[in-house]
Amino acid sequence: MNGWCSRGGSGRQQISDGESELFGGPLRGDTGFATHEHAIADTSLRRSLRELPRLVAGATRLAWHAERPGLVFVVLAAVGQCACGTTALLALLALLGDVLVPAQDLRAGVRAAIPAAAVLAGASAAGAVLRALSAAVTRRIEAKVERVSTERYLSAAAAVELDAIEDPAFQRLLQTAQTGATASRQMIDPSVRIVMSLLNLVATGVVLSVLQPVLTVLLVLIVIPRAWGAMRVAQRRHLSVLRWVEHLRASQLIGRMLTSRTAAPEVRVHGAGQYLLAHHHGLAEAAEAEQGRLAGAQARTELLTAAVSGALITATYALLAAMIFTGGLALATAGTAIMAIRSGVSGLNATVDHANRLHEQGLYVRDLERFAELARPRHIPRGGADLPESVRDVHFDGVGFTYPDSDRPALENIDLTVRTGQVLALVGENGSGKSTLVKLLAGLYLPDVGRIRWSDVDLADADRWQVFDRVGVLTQDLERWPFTVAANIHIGRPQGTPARSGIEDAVSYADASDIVAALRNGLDTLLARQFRGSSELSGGQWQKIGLARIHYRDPSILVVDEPTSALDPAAEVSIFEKIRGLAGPDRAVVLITHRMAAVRHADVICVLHRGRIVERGTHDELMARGGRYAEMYRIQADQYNEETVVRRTGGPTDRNIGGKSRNDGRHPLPGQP
Ligand SMILES: Nc1ncnc2c1ncn2[C@@H]1O[C@H](COP(=O)(O)OP(=O)(O)OP(=O)(O)O)[C@@H](O)[C@H]1O
Repeated sequence: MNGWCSRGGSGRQQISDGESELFGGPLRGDTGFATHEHAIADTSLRRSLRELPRLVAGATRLAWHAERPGLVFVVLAAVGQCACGTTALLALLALLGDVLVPAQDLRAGVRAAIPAAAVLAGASAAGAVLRALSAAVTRRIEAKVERVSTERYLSAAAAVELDAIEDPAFQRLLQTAQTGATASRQMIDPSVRIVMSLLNLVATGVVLSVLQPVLTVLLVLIVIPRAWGAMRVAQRRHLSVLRWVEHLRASQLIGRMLTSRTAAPEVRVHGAGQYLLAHHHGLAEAAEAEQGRLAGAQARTELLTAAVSGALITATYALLAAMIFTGGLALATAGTAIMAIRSGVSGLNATVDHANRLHEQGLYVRDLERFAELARPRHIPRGGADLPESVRDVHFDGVGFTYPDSDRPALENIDLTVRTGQVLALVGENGSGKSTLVKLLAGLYLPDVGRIRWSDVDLADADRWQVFDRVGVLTQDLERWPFTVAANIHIGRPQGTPARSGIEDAVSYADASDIVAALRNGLDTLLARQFRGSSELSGGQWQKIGLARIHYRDPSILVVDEPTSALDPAAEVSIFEKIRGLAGPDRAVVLITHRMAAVRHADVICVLHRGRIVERGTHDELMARGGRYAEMYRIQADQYNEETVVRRTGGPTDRNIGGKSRNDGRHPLPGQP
């Protein structure tokens, strides 16, 4: 169970038996953290320092966009704190100078030091107040930055073309950029602190160089090993996470399967629980070992850097003592220098930590920026030609379409008219192009070849948002919004306030009144399992809610794609009747279904095969032709034919020849009265 083997020549990555057995090797994530492997691995002290101004400038831009007055206040507060720190240091120098005068009466010295002490106390208090105010304003800026970034991300995601959402590369970027919104918030605090620490450092350096220039050099020397140590630890942590992130993902995936609702029956009945737990245990043990290794390495680095820094601090204090004894430095100056060195060291250490944080968050923010940049040209354009008030027909003229990642057209040479008042049925084998055709009809894709006209307006020139406005879609995998029943129906036409009577009418139209009445809060019942007090509907009940939603939407073109897959036979017959009834003077219905009985009454039936319309006509016309449609119809009808069952189970029959039924009318076909 716990065997390990190396992958790659240098033994860089180890995989457990669990990973080999369950995933065929380590899981390879290509989103988020994993994509930053090289950037993070390159976290060197020099590079981080070079990157710092760009990152701080980025955070400043975000803050400027979200909360200008707040940003101005924080900058002024940072300058104020720096002034307070410098004033306090100079006041300390004056105070020590007053108190530590050789051969002076101590009481006289203390009295003389009172003004300096007052300035020291005042400057320290003012610095503390500014620090607290700045922290409060920073929190406010952070919240706004996160909101602005999240909205920017979500609005860009909601406005791109469907083909962008379906594009795997764009989808990965979409997921990665999601982290950027939170990361942009987390860039603000370290940036503010870095600016403050640097200002303080400069002021401290200036004071020290005035007191004794060599002390400034020593301050820098003390800090360098610590800064290097902090960077080294952070870099190791990053690399370890990178190396183990897939491994971690594997154990999380197993954990999710153990608690998943859909996997629960098999986990129990097949005894898969113990098997998965054993693999999870192996992965967890490996992760523990890695954490132990990391902690050891971190302790060693910290010990080494503390020893070097400690030695340098000791040397500095020894130098100060020597200078005091040789009369090269006054006692008061030495005391002030010690304070300045202490605050300088802690300031620089903090700067290194903040720079690390900033560097990491900056990578995710860069993803968000890249996403916004790539999403812009893929936005569905706003504006364009207006559609006529009333559209009677939509024409496909020689339309062809190929998916971006495919080399075979999904649709070729489609000539078709969708008319209001009619039910148009699309039938054909899996992958024949039915769903693609209705996506083009709905304006979700534009044709590569030919054109689609809404009355006389070419879809390519039309305001696509007006096209969306005229279309309604009812599919088998309709969206189950995790909202109330009423919201699930209102979302069909979300413009304006929810009309209760309209929602009730829609529920009654869809024969869903009994379903809603049985729920604990009727229309206000929450349908989101993850929240307390919610209820759950069956697949068929959801389909009825979907029908209510589409009735409430009241579209000009209604696309219905396998709407009854989860319904019982009685409900299916009833819903198909309702769908047929939806076609009216101002509405066309386009029906996609593999249930041939439901297709019989369509006004026009188009048979698709490999992206082309190969037959069209009414049911009777197509049956008379004896082509592809007639064959599909008969194959399905045979399933209801008793004699066929007998023949398949070995019983004698002369009713079926060559797999086709000669139905003599005694056995009604599906959908026949
Ligand atoms: N998003 C996509 N990207 C690339 N190819 C796609 C995409 N969606 C569908 N296709 C391909 O386009 C062709 C037509 O698919 P489409 O979904 O329109 O068929 P369909 O007739 O609706 O099938 P089904 O009856 O199974 O729903 C198929 O070859 C399919 O693999």
